[in-house]
Amino acid sequence: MQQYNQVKAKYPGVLLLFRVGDFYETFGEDAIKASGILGIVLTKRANGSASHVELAGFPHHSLDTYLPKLVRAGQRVAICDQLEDPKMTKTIVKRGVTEVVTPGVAYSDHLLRHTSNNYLAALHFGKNATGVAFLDISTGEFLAAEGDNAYIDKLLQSFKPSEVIFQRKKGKDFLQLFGDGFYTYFLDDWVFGEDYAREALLNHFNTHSLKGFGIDGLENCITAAGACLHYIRENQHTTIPHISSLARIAEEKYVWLDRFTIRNLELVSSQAEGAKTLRDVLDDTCTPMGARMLTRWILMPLKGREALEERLRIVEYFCRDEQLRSGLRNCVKQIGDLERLISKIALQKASPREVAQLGRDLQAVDEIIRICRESDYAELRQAGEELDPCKALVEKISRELHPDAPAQLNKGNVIASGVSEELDELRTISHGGKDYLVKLQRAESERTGISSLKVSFNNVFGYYLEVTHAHKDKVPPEWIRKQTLVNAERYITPELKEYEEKILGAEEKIMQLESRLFAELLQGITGFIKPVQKNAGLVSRLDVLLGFACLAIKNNYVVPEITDENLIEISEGRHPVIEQTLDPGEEYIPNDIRLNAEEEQVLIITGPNMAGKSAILRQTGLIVLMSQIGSFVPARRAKIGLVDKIFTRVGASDNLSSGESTFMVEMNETASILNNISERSLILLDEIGRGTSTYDGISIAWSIAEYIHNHPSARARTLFATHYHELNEMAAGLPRVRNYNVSIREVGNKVIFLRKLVPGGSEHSFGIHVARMAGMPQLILERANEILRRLEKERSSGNSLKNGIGRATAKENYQLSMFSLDDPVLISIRDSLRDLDVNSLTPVDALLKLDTICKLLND
Ligand SMILES: Nc1ncnc2c1ncn2[C@@H]1O[C@H](COP(=O)(O)OP(=O)(O)OP(=O)(O)O)[C@@H](O)[C@H]1O
Repeated sequence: MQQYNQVKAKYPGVLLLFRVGDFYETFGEDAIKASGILGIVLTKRANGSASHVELAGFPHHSLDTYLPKLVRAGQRVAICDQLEDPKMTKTIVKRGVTEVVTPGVAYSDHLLRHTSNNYLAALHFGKNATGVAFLDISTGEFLAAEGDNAYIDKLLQSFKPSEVIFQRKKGKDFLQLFGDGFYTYFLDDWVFGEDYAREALLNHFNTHSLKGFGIDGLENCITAAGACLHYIRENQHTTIPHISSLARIAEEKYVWLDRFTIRNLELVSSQAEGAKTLRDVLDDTCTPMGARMLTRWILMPLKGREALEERLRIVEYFCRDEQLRSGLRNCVKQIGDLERLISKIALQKASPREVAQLGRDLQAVDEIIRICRESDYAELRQAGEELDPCKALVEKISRELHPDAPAQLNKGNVIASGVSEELDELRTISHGGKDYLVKLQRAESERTGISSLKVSFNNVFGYYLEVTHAHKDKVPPEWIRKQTLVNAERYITPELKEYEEKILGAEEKIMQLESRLFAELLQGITGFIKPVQKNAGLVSRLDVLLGFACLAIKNNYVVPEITDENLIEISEGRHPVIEQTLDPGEEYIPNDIRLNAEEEQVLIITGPNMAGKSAILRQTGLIVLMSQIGSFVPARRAKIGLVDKIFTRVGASDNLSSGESTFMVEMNETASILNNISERSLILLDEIGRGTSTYDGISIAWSIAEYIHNHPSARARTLFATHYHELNEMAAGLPRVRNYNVSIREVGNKVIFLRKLVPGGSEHSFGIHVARMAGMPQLILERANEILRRLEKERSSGNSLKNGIGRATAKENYQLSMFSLDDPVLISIRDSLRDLDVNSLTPVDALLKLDTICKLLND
């Protein structure tokens, strides 16, 4: 316990798994926590003079099962191992922490999601800007940036780090700026010193300056990156050669998507649990690393035309050439998670079977190289040149690794024969022990002429030679007599003892030797980290682009035409996610959208509830975004003028958890757009203004649309969906505003949704029709219709809306309180009263009626 307490003191706030023999044990508070999280038994044991200490543990081989549960429950876990073989020491075995696992610093397959990165983020709040760095120890990616807090917020939303570290005293600032959706951890202030950070980076990368990484001079960026390195070192990850480079996130390269847009367009997570996201629909990749790259692409669409057109061209080749596509896809399929595999090797945590997989992955890469080089397409030939078959590495693995390498190191057959003479000999001894003894027996028998010589074994003195008394004289002098029996004597020889030692220790030695040789093999592979990482990147890219091609064929997407003109022209566009989730038999109705800075800059889209206004807005945003990640798009034709920012705002989204009123949230979100509009922005506003009273709402919506239209320096392409058909009047005064509506057909009392966007405004909202579809009580519907008719009449006669509502409701409120109930008894009472002619009713009839009503009520 003394030793435990010493280790524990070094890792405050960390749950310590303390290896004791075959178990990992937890004590005290840790044990109470662990037993609660893991559902393992909590016991108590005597603790010297102290009364008792709580104890909970699990077998060491279950670490992979229990560790992820602890980390997912938000624990930081230190693994304290035995650092020496207990057999080799007579005192207490040496122990030390070999690894601290936290949500943001993990590499185990059991802890990671295959399709997403697991970033640790470090933030540094500087004087003029904030620096941020993202590090995924499981893949080696290391990125940094600096900017204002809106930019940092956007990056945090895109990268979704599993853990964010920053200065101890900045907790409140962080919460205010970025919300409570992150797992956070504080470090001491001194870690965030620029000089310290620079030094750490220079040492790690072994360079003289940070210029090559594009962050020289960006002091906050450097500080944040340095803090990341410091933190993972502190967590005992000291062998990290796979973190081989640091890249600045080039803000100017990527389309700006802020947190609301990422959320509203449901790019990677959906608002309704289990609903599909764009990522789900676009993911037709074959490898986890491809899936992760796709996520990054979706969150960071490109602004550069050239890079996009290159991606689109490659997808086009793949669409055209079935043989090429399936040939490459078969190879890519064979490659597993090369990116995480090479990281594990760098961290010296890979298993023998994983190294064998690396060999196979590289052979598949070699095949990809062959296909690319033979292809007719320049871009693919280029990729073929850039890929590195790492022949020397493949040879090294096949030469040194056993062909049936196991998943665990201590199972034997890790290293191939022919690598180490000592190992081969040990294996011969272990496998062929008997053969050796037979040989030895024969040789000694011939040498000495003792024909009945026998080699045997007992537990007292191990292997011995047995000679019957008849041959006693022939025993050579160097044999040592150990035992005399009635008719025989037993001897040992130095050779036999030497062999005995070998045979008995062979298994153990094999394990030790294989561990050493395997560690050397892993070490040897570290020299190939960079080319393997490059291969992983190129294969992931091919994987995503092949996936795009397969999707394009499967879902009937077309190649978008990318242009620098400030326009968007989509014919027969569809919503990529809704069209995949419609019930069988339903078909998505395509729609055309034309937006351009010259004539049709702001489209006001009205239409009844449920008509499909939001779907049109979102599908436009998604089609633009898909084009700008290099994917084909769900449309018959699409011409996309490059966009540099996509803003999406939805009116009155609920944000109760943050304690702000919905309207306040709506206005906050909208304000941030209006302050950031650029010439190439695409703005999608969905019922902005609906979170307040009708008049306020209309006024705000109107002035926002007007502001966007009249912006002096930017003609941002804008779609504005609204229920306020009053906004249609704007088109008369503003030349680049156009009215559209999503059409419906009224048949009798019913509404049929045609889901077609057509020019022109609309007259009313049909909210009551939707209420009927939702099963609202008939009485309410009738009453609502009545009020609506009155309001519309009064409005057209020039009365104010406010007066209208006041007058319409004041008188009838009393009756409503009774008849708005949807009770069948009340309905029949009402009906019977309604038909009465009070003027001709006799007093007796009136009494009889009253009696009927009382009976109805009493039944
Ligand atoms: N073009 C379409 N083809 C087929 N189904 C569609 C289409 N557009 C929308 N839908 C379906 O109609 C539903 C309602 O669409 P949407 O949410 O866009 O309506 P809305 O006009 O924005 O309604 P509200 O004003 O009530 O928010 C969608 O969930 C979708 O399932």
